[in-house]
Amino acid sequence: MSAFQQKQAVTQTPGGHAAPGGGLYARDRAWHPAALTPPYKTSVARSPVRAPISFSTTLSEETGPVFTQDMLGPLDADLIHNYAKSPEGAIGPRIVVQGRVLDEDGRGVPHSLVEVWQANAGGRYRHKKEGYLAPLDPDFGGCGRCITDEFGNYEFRTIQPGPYPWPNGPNDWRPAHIHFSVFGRSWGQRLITQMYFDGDPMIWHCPIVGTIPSREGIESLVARLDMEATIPMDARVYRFDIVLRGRRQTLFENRMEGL
Ligand SMILES: O=C(O)c1ccc(O)c(O)c1
Repeated sequence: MSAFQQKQAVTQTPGGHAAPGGGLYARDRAWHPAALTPPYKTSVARSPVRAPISFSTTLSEETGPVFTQDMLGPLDADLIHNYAKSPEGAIGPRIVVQGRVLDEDGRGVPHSLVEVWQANAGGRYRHKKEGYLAPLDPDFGGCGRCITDEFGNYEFRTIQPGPYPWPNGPNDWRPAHIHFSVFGRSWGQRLITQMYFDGDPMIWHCPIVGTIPSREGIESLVARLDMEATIPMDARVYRFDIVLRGRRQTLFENRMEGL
């Protein structure tokens, strides 16, 4: 068996059952992207060479840090202003992203830390390894965070990021997206994912999106424009609900963390 075939064999183990004894639900590997997806080039080196080991959860996976609103700075959930020197803030289409963090049974998860990071309106990240020629915005850092309220609601304000090219195939582009890390109630519930924008044609050309096995799975990562919540003359609102584990779990990003 070649090293490639070996990887394919070990990363396609089935899952999806409730943990024995009522712990966390295992991820359904037919719903989530596989770890090894060669059209997404970096997944080849990242995917494991040995089969994952399954074990029952213990207190250290079923509990986690407790977050409270007073841990946040006043501008943490405002990416338009949290890095800006100018009073107007970052350049780009102003948006609010709001939604709920839900557990495996559809209940809101309170006090969950939601961290986000994204490119600027031109599609450029503030990162030392960033190579795209689009300019940095001196007023945009690209990171923010908030904590869900008692019903599991979260909200942050930002600018809509731009799409950008990346060195995968000869002409691959990422659709506009925002990265999310959601802690949930415990370490074992933590979810890393990406949110896309309703109506973006680039979604259907992206090799990372292409690793998602079903159209339904892809659509679960697309935020819906909510014109009723939109703030006139200010910002459009996008809604994105996130489910931590269970049957309708939001897709885990195709990375090692996704196993
Ligand atoms: O894993 C990567 O190679 C990769 C590249 C570009 C992205 O936008 C990203 O989210 C991941």
